[in-house]
Amino acid sequence: MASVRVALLGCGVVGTEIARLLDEHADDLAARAGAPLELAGVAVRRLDRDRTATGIDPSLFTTDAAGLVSRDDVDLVIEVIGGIEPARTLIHTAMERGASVVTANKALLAEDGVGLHTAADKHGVDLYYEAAVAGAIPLLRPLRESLAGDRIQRVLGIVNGTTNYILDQMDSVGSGFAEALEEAQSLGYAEADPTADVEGYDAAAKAAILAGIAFHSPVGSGDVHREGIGDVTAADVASAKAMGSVVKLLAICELSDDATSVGVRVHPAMLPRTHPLAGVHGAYNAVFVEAEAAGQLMFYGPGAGGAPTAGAVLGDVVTAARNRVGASLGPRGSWYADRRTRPMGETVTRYHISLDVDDRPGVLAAVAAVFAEHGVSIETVRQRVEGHDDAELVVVTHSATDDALTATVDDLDGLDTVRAVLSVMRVEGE
Ligand SMILES: NC(=O)c1ccc[n+]([C@@H]2O[C@H](COP(=O)([O-])OP(=O)(O)OC[C@H]3O[C@@H](n4cnc5c(N)ncnc54)[C@H](O)[C@@H]3O)[C@@H](O)[C@H]2O)c1
Ligand SMILES: N[C@@H](CCO)C(=O)O
Ligand code: NA
Repeated sequence: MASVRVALLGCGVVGTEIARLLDEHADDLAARAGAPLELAGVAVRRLDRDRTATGIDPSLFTTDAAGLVSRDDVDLVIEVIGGIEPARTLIHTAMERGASVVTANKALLAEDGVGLHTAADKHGVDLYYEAAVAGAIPLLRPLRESLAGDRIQRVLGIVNGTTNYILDQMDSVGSGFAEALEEAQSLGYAEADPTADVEGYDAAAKAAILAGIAFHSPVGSGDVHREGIGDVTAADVASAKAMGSVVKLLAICELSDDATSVGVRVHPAMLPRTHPLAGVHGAYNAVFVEAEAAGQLMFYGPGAGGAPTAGAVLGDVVTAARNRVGASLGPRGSWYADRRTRPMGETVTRYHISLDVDDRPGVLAAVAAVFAEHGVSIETVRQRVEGHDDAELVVVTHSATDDALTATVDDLDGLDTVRAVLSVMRVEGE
């Protein structure tokens, strides 16, 4: 059987591991794909770096990525450069030339998943991106294929390793934010620009991809309500601990009860320590899926890092190569349901609110009145006396719309007896 010729775009954390595994497992990969996978070229940004350690034949390196994807002898392109451009143009060129594409690029898929799938359909090639969401965890294929007969109702996940690592270090060893971020970077989990991780952009891109697949509707990064972990304080983590919870950055994709709209959001939230996602430590990822027939499913594993991510990329490479050998194609993009994404204000959620208040008669009644005014029901109130006339009030609410909760917090902030709103965080997982 003629070999499947592979072009690798990008030779960074993930690309280096892909090249290594392609070489190390060549015989097994050939047997599984039905043809040898042969590296046709590796696009890099600079040729003057010493890459002997990669073991890649030096004659394969080129700085001309556009030229590489335009070559007639390339059957399959692996894109691990990241970012929108030039990745998007390179992928389109590859498809126009008839090459199948495997990418780990969530930013691009979340920006233009529909456009990329449309191009793949038009040119009769495959487009796979399992590594783009939750790294090594098999997730997109199960959602797209194994659950194709079910109705997914909710996806709740920890999909960013860097922020989970940081929050876990803050919770377990009391690390400072900067120190934990540096560790995550040195371990190869963080994006080139860690703001993408810390501010939730990376998780939002993954949430958009997940929601699109789960609900068969076009969802882009711009449809995702996004809050990062930049404002999570040691006091928030301690407050969560005091009520038997832990702070996690969650990606939540929900179908409305009438199945006409989807809500997609990424924000820090308090989760009870008894929840399975609370036990996800370090840079690990986990995704909870609730489906009508299947019930609850949980996918768990390494969500970042060179080798795990490369493993997921190669799974797609073998599948795409096998399809080529068998002259078939994998599943296409599916957006037929075309559901609207609803604004965050309509989301029904719960809040944990911590207030610094005067400790004198009538304060609790005034605070409770603000909740009542907005129709927000209180589940628990805890009070800790701080000084002779100073107390911390911690209120956990029942479910209410995010709009009502936001308005409640605004009004609490305006009360004379409230000295400061110390922390506001959503509560999930009960
Ligand atoms: N690192 C992870 O854990 C991980 C996990 C899942 C997905 N991803 C995704 O994989 C992709 C790659 O991530 P990474 O961690 O390997 O990043 P990286 O920064 O280590 O590697 C990217 C490489 O691409 C090169 N590059 C940039 N522009 C180029 C161009 N025009 N031509 C040729 N090379 C070019 C850079 O020099 C760099 O070496 C990204 O889309 C990322 O989001 C990474
Ligand atoms: N920066 C990402 C890599 C995986 O997409 C993370 O920390 O999870
Ligand atoms: Na994955």
